Amino acid sequence: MLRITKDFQFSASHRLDHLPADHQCARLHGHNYTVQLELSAPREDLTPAGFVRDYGDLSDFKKWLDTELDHRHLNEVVPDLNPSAENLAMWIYSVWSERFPEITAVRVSETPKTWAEYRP
Ligand SMILES: Nc1nc2c(c(=O)[nH]1)N=C([C@H](O)[C@H](O)COP(=O)(O)OP(=O)(O)OP(=O)(O)O)CN2
Ligand SMILES: [Zn+2]
Repeated sequence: MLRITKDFQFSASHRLDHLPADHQCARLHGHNYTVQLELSAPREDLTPAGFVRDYGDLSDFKKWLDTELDHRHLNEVVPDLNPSAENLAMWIYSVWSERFPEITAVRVSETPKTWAEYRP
């Protein structure tokens, strides 16, 4: 099995529900997010060039992040979702797994020290 990853950045604000009122993340704040897509394929499914998928094919994902999420308020973008890193990873997988069936994990980082991973 071969695995590739590519990182993408966006900046956005959010506020998390279901936390104690004095929790810092219950307040409006923002992050410089990193989203990492992981795509996998068995060696027999590699393209003739030896790719799981051309990294360049993911440019539509970058365009989507830029237009839908970058410099937006995540609670408004996905109103039914409490925008934790875990929930964002699951949501991004649900939006993109049909277009890129090779996606095996979505990781979301809010800070240089934190990562959440969804691996169905
Ligand atoms: N499991 C999760 N825990 C937290 C999430 C999350 O999405 N999943 N989100 C937050 C906040 O939105 C934000 O990310 C703050 O995180 P935290 O690391 O606690 O904040 P700091 O950067 O200020 O942490 P320091 O340890 O002070 O550097 C909270 N938890
Ligand atoms: Zn936060």
